[in-house]
Amino acid sequence: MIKMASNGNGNASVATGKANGVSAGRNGLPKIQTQKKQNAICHDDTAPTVKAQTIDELHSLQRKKSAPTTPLDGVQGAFANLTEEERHKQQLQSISASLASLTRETGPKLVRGDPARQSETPRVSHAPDHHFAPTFSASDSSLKFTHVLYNLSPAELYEQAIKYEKGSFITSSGALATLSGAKTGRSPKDKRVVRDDTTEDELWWGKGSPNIEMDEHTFLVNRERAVDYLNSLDKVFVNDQFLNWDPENQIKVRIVSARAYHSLFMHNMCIRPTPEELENFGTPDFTIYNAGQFPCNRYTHYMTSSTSIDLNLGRREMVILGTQYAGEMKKGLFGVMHYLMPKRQILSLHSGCNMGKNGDVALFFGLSGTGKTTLSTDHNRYLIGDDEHCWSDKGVSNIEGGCYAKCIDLSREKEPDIWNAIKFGTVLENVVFDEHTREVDYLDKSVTENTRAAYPIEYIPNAKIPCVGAHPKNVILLACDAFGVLPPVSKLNLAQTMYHFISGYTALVAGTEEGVKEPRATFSACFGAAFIMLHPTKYAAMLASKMEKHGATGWLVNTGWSGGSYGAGSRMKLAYTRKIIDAIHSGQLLTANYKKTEVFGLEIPTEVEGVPSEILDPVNTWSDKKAYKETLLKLGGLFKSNFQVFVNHKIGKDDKLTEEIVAAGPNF
Ligand SMILES: Nc1ncnc2c1ncn2[C@@H]1O[C@H](COP(=O)(O)OP(=O)(O)OP(=O)(O)O)[C@@H](O)[C@H]1O
Ligand SMILES: O=C([O-])CC(=O)C(=O)O
Ligand SMILES: [Ca+2]
Ligand SMILES: [Mn+2]
Repeated sequence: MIKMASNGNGNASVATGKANGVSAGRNGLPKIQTQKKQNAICHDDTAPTVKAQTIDELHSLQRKKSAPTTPLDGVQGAFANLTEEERHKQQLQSISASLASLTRETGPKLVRGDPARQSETPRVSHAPDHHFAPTFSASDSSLKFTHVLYNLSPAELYEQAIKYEKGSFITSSGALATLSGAKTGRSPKDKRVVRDDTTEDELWWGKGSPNIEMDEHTFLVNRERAVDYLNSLDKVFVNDQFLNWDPENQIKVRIVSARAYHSLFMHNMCIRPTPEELENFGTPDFTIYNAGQFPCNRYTHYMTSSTSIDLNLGRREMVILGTQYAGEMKKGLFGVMHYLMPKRQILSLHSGCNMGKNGDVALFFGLSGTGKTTLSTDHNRYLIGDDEHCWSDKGVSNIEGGCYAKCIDLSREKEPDIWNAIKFGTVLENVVFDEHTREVDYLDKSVTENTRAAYPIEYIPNAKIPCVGAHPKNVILLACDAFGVLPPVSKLNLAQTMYHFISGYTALVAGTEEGVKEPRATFSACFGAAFIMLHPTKYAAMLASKMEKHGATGWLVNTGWSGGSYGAGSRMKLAYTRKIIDAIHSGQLLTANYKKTEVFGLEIPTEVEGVPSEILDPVNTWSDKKAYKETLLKLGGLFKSNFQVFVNHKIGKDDKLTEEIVAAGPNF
């Protein structure tokens, strides 16, 4: 059916349709109007003809301009009294400045809108006034136009993706299936951070640090490469959005990218501005240039592959070359927050977060795949966020506007809220689907094991909007222990919480294709060493003082193996883990009876409602007790040797706490 076109006085004039003869009566129910019979013989059901002379005109009726949310003459501030055209011009000038070459005199010529829709010569937005008009030194690249697709809607981005990007399809539930190309996960070895006079002293460098240095000049070489690539295209996507739901500590970000997939991903993952906020956006605090389709030049200093993810905190810019995996943008910005927030005494956290009906808040820390998204998405609680948070003096706030769930083996029964969030607007990465029905097969790992869904947080029915909450009551550390020796749940004292937070343990099972059956222990400080910018003890000290001040309790939950290591035992039933988490939230576990385990010295409850008591102490679930003890000692040894690098670091101002933390590890 043809969309109703506005007739200019607020009423819709019906072009065609079945609403003829029916209008709302006084009581709100449709009132049937009896047709005045002009001649009693025949009933006339002719609809008025469309107000178009040509097919093109008819098509243009279909697309009506979005109505502004605020009357334009009522807009306050810097953008008051601007015509729509003037506002567009200002936006373009800001984007033109973002995309300016640093080695030539002008930015690119930018026009708004899709090149495919513009037949007439585009109207140029000239480069910012302080730039000179192109002179004879201009190269061909400065004579061409680049179209800017600015904050498109999901529907518009779907059309762009399906039309122009290989591997983009609508699935049966309405989500957009995309392919991220050769990279289906992040590339931490290719991340570089500019080391200058400031970051030299401020950041964590050297052994164990994720921050591999590069110099300013090399950054500019890569930046120019990315900007030139983007300017060489017919069109680029620009997203202007926010990070952090705490209004006082919100950051404005701009993402320039070449793919509709990237633009829709960030639309979902960052906080979406209202049309009004977008009008007043101004200059971004941080800009990403995502030229992921284009490689870096391996002859460039510091480059060891054709992929480079470069962060320049001084310039407030990030450049992506040689990877199209969208998670690089999400986690790149997380790194920026890990730098900016601690400067304001705000702790940034790689954690999920939810809130009970009574306002009790829980944090879920854990490395990739340990259950942050799965367990924070809880039908009985309000979701504040699934992956990135801030803890300030006011409480917690989500950094993001969306969730990024693992999809492998996803089922409607076990994870209904995530299942239902995979609908129109959601980006599905690297999944396999039926060619005809477009039903997704979530068991299929043909493209990658790391299949993902990115959706706006409001797709979860009990999302807490705005995504903020009180000071956490429970801090839950998740470990997927494929060795099968950590208990399903243990209560931690503050020193133990810090010990396990700094250790950041999980054990993943190596890919079957390598033929390796042994679990591999991973230690990642603060459960996110890949994203932190300062020394781990800085974040740990902040966590300790906040937990102490607000009386939060720490818990260690093993979402991994039970009944033996990977191969002999099996993964902890999600239903049991959920019962354990319920008992933590309700306060029931605070008053349970506890006993202490050997080696790790963990306090384990003897009973949890809904969980078989014998599994609470892992030794009961192993048939080979000798193997259990050996595996336990092996894991204890791995913890000890990992912690060696931290024993000489002071945590906070208190020597006592530092000593307690070192003593809180395994003892044998
Ligand atoms: N007992 C369990 N507890 C939690 N998750 C489980 C359990 N058993 C199986 N799983 C599965 O493990 C996966 C946990 O992934 P999830 O997306 O929650 O990870 P994450 O911690 O959010 O990681 P990332 O930071 O990479 O997003 C899900 O696929 C979930 O179905
Ligand atoms: O960043 C990603 O690609 C996925 C993720 O959440 C993590 O690894 O913690
Ligand atoms: Ca997640
Ligand atoms: Mn994560």
